[in-house]
Amino acid sequence: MDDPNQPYLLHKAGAVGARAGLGMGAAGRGWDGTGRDGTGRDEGKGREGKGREGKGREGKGREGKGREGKGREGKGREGKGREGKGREGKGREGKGREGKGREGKGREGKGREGKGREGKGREGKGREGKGREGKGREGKGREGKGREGKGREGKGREGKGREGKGREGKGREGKGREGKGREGKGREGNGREVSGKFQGREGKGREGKGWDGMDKDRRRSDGLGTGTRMRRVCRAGRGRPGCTGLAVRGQLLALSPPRPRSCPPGRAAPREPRGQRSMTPRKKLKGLVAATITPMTPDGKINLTVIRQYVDYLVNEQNVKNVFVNGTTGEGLSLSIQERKQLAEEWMCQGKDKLDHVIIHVGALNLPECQELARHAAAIGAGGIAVIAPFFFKPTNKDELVAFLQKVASEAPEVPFYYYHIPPLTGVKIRVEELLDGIKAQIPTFQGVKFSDTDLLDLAQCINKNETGEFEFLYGVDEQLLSALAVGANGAVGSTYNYLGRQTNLMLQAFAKPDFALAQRYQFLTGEFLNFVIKLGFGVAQTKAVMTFVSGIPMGPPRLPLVGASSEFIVKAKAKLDSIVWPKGD
Ligand SMILES: CC(=O)N[C@H](C=O)[C@@H](O)[C@H](O)[C@H](O)CO
Ligand SMILES: CC(=O)C(=O)O
Repeated sequence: MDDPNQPYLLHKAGAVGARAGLGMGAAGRGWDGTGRDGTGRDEGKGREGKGREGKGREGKGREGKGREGKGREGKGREGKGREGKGREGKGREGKGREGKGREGKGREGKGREGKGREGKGREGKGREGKGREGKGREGKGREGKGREGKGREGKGREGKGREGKGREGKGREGKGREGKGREGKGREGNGREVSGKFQGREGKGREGKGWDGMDKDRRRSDGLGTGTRMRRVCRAGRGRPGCTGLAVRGQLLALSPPRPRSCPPGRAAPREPRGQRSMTPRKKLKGLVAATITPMTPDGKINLTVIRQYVDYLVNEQNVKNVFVNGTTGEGLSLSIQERKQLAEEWMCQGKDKLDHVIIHVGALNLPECQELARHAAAIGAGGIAVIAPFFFKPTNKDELVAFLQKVASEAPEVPFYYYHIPPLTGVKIRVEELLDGIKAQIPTFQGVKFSDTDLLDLAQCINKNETGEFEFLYGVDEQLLSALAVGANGAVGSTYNYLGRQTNLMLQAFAKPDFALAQRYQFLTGEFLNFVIKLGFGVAQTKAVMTFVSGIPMGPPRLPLVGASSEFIVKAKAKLDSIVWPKGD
């Protein structure tokens, strides 16, 4: 085999508030909040509270929460969650009155990685605090918190961390006793006066409220009645547009970029109840998956504000309903962990009810970051995760690679796992056909491969081995997708489906019919465009430019070391695309 530490030549260029709160209102509320007398969005509600699907003071529900507590999958004062429960206990993702954690814990209990009253978590802790995924008596958060502790990105007195929450409040990105975070919620929940179909969803607390808490008008329009208009208190970071700064005792704890107000991160795509989850996505993944571009502002920050529009564009204009986030095209390896999480959350949120599958790429050069991203993807309900081979120190054989992948996959034990094979960029040329042998025994969540290599012999042998069809092979070299379909690829993940999704879908249809002549016609024409731009120098920077002129959505510049496409490239690429005459029917 080739020395995997040798650079691999690419066949083309471009390889590739204040006081811990943000204001509050007497009748404030948070995104997914719940109210004292509220009711659930869909299925239920509790006596004094509710959540999306119910729960109450003493009740519980899948994502509900109660008067004084809540969790992703249930909670209540004395209630319990899906897998947990109780006042002093709690479940995997639920939590009780005085505590909770991702994987459970109680007042004095503990969770998988966190715990207890005086305990602490894996990566943090407070007085009574908790750890990264644990929590404490009166607070907690995903990344730390505690009564007087604090987390990585925020917290309050009784507050909590980024995604956690406390006894009397909480929020995704921190909050305090009576305040709350960006998307958090209040002491007594919210939605008190709410009723009707959507209440609860954007509810908020009596004394707290969320980032997204709405102003009067909006509240009214949502049928939520009026209430005290929430103030956005933004002591820390005042002046920033959309500031969600959070400060405790004058210390700036968290700032996150502006975000469309309708889309609190991380709350968008709840997972199915445990019993209904399976190792495979709900809908089989087939067809096209757009490898998403990461929109950036002119000054080089990620631009979350256009993702809603981006989702609508893919679904409505390109007929593409699956996305692969933070991959090559998304400049995933050029983003910070924090940015990657924010993007993943935004895609989950904006894609809710619109996209079929959101796969998050969680690969990185080091295992702890991959694992952190895998846990995060699981926590936000990703439909799948994918991992590239580490490419600085490289695995030199199949066993080393599988060992690495296994350590990542096991952090998201219920999320379908894809190996992202892209030897032109990683230099890891271990054949996939070899990797498959015995992989399911080591990685029970193994679901398939995103195969971005031109070695169709390897792909064909993979498909040949996949007799039962248990795995999916998604091809990633767009210009030769038809050849991959011929050897049995199940679908495709690629950058060009952002702007040539419609035409490529027509190619898939023609192939299925079968009308091979028509399928070839489409491949030749998409290939004609790619062949043209590849000669000019084509990579992610140029993809951003093409997507911008085709969709009208500003994708912004790439991040260094990539540099933006030249205006000459843009003019020529546009002229070429405009000159293509697609077969009738398009
Ligand atoms: C190296 C790279 O970015 N590959 C992408 C996906 O893997 C492809 O979608 C290409 O962008 C596409 O095939 C155009 O060359
Ligand atoms: C093309 C692709 O799949 C990626 O951008 O990761």
